[in-house]
Amino acid sequence: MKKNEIVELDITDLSYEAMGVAHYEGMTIFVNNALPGEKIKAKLLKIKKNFAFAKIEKIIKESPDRVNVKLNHWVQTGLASLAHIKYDKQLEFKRNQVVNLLHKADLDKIEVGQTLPSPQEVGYRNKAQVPVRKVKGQLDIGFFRRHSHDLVPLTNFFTTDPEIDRVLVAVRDILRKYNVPAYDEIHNKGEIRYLDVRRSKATGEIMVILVALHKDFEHLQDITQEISQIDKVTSIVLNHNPKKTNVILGKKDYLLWGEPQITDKIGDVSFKISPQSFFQINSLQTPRLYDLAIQKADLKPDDVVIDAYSGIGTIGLSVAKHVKAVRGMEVIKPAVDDANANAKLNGITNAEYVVGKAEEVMPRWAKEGLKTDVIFVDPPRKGLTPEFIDAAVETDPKKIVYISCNPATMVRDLQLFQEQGYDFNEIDPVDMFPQTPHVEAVTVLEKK
Ligand SMILES: C[S@@+](CC[C@H](N)C(=O)[O-])C[C@H]1O[C@@H](n2cnc3c(N)ncnc32)[C@H](O)[C@@H]1O
Repeated sequence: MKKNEIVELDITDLSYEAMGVAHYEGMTIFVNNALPGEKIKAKLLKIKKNFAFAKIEKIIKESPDRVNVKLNHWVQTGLASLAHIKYDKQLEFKRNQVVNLLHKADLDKIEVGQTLPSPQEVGYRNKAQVPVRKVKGQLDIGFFRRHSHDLVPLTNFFTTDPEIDRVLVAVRDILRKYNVPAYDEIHNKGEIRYLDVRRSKATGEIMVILVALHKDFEHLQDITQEISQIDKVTSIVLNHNPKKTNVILGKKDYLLWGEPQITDKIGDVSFKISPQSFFQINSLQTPRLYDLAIQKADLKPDDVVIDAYSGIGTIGLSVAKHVKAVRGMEVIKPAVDDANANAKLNGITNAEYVVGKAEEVMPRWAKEGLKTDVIFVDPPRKGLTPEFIDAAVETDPKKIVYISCNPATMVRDLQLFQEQGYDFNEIDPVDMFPQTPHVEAVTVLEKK
């Protein structure tokens, strides 16, 4: 087998990154954009010891699950790597991820529900963080090609709310008009690094965040004035990120114009959202995810509930009126401030949020003798820590509802809970991110 050789392959499987998998001369071959059941001619690109990467030259036999989307090739490989698969098969792919993880962990007896489909299959994202770079001599917006920092210019982001795309393009044009330099990451020079735009589906309010190398730059006032004229923009913020770093946002935000937050709603609860606060990105699917989690919690009026990794308190505040007390923790201070303000905004007096790492706050509460009934956890991709799990168990909850955006770390953590006398019998995948391989899942652990 040599690089650039053309080989004929039968695709038998999909990798967890949604690449077609084939076996050839004892090697596993990963092929972008190929589907199980397809016979293809492929060019070998990179050959390692036991596996290789290849790209499709010709599809000899096409899968009936293939959708021929008219997408920029890079969008498909970067932003929407499942876009070539029929939606119901995407749902099946996500369910299989969970089934396979359970199988590897010897947990085959656990049931896996059908993936809950998203009400919107495209245009569902309520937020876009778009890199800004100089391309062909002018400032442009787009996205980074996979595994690189080469900007592919783009104006239709496919999975993003088209209203956000409209604002991104309008802001790009204003920046061009005033000759604002795009960020140059090699020399840590230039100005605009990212555009971050958020839109509330409930109120239509739009926040524009200019992520800039400096706090101030030439024509900033005029630029702000022009952005404020874009239809539905209600908030303009400058995020100052002076460092040579891949981290998108800097620590400091400066309000340039309008409101410091936008307001969104989940069910009948309103939420004010600050620039740095996490908010679930699929607005129509979020209430369905929470409903599922709340239904699994089977809450009682006397319950003491923990909302761990709380963001702006969306889960805890959605249940506060039906329980005795809610306590939550979150590491981002502005998000905690939002959570406490959101409690007030909704007339909720039995919920309190504190700033801190969940793995430090939970042991403190356990040491203080706190007893709990239901703990909701919704951690980032890396999952929980053993310290958090030990402390959570010490507070003696009847139920732990686990919401996860990474089933691999979820299954790892569920096994740790099992060792401590908790058990679960079902996991339900929920599609929060159509067209991408990301899988969200919910389960409930109960004390044996
Ligand atoms: C997946 S989000 C969930 C937020 C919220 N529950 C929701 O549904 O909107 C995870 C949250 O955990 C926070 N976080 C990350 N690491 C943390 C830690 N060690 N302790 C507490 N919170 C953390 C993030 O800032 C983020 O807000």
